[in-house]
Amino acid sequence: MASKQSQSFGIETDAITLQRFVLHEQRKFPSATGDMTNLLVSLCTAFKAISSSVRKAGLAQLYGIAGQTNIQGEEVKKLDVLSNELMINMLQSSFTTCALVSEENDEIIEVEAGRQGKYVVTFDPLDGSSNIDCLVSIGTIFGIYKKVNPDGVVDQKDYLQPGRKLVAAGYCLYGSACMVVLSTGHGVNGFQLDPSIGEFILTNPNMECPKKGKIYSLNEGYAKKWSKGVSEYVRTRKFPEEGKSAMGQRYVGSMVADVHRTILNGGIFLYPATTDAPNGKLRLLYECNPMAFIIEQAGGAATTGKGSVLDIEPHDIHQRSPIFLGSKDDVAELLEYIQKYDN
Ligand SMILES: O=P(O)(O)OC[C@H]1O[C@](O)(COP(=O)(O)O)[C@@H](O)[C@@H]1O
Ligand SMILES: [Mg+2]
Ligand SMILES: [Mg+2]
Repeated sequence: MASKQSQSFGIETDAITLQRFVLHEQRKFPSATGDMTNLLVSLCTAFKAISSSVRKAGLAQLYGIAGQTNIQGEEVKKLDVLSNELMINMLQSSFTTCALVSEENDEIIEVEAGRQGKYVVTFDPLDGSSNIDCLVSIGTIFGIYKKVNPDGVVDQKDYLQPGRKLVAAGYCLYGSACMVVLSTGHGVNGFQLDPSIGEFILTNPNMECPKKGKIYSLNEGYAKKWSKGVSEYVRTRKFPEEGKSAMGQRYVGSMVADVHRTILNGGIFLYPATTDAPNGKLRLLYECNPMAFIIEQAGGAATTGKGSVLDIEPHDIHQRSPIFLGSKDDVAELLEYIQKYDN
């Protein structure tokens, strides 16, 4: 007897692996070549390898750190360097990508001619770097675009596309368990890694961000540098008017973990502009856009405070943007404060 979750996908097994899930999605598009399935499966291989390294992160200090040698006389790479290399190698050898944009590389990485495919992938190989050494949750973020002119050489039009053009996006959270959250533009699904069999299993089908939440999430250490609108919004979360409840505050400091909680529990995540960083900190191509895509697909909202994150026309692969995302009603309320005080 198939489980309720598998019946809803028309697949007659109890445990749906991510690979089976995307193959099933692919069948809805008879013209599909299978490249997207291959690409996602390659990404998952990288996530499993990164997850396995993350689980041993503390041990790396015993065996040696980047730039130093371990007891075998081999160089040990730092986790963020290793994650970047794993992502690049897996994506290049999938034969499905033509250009890669990584947080860790100043320039785009063009895939060599014989291995090129039609997709452009942007990624943050290890998000939440300040949390690596203290073993707090970290993640990998990715966005996938189609090359604009499939037969032409790779150029800016291909890797400077607005988030609206994403064909898929998601993240892998290396938390108390490891989970991939993915959207190909038809809702959001979560797959937890079963480490004993090395497969991502569909555990969170059709993820939906609650319309309103009880948690706001941002680094309050920068409060002196916020706009009046953001300051007033946060102040009124803590000291609401008579009859309203205060919101709770949570901030991991890893965007993947903070956004994941926001999708599951609702509420709002904020990384605003500050007086010394007028575009905030987070990067548009491989942090803001993939997360904005996921949150919109989950029924939530994502804004820069002035407009939709996904509508920004990028001009630089590493440009930054302020971002506010989460439950629709919470984001709408924040925008009222921004409109009242900051315009
Ligand atoms: O320490 P801050 O300023 O609150 O910044 C935290 C933010 O910075 C980030 O760690 C930036 O990502 P990287 O670790 O990939 O540079 C986000 O994950 C997180 O939301
Ligand atoms: Mg990051
Ligand atoms: Mg990073």
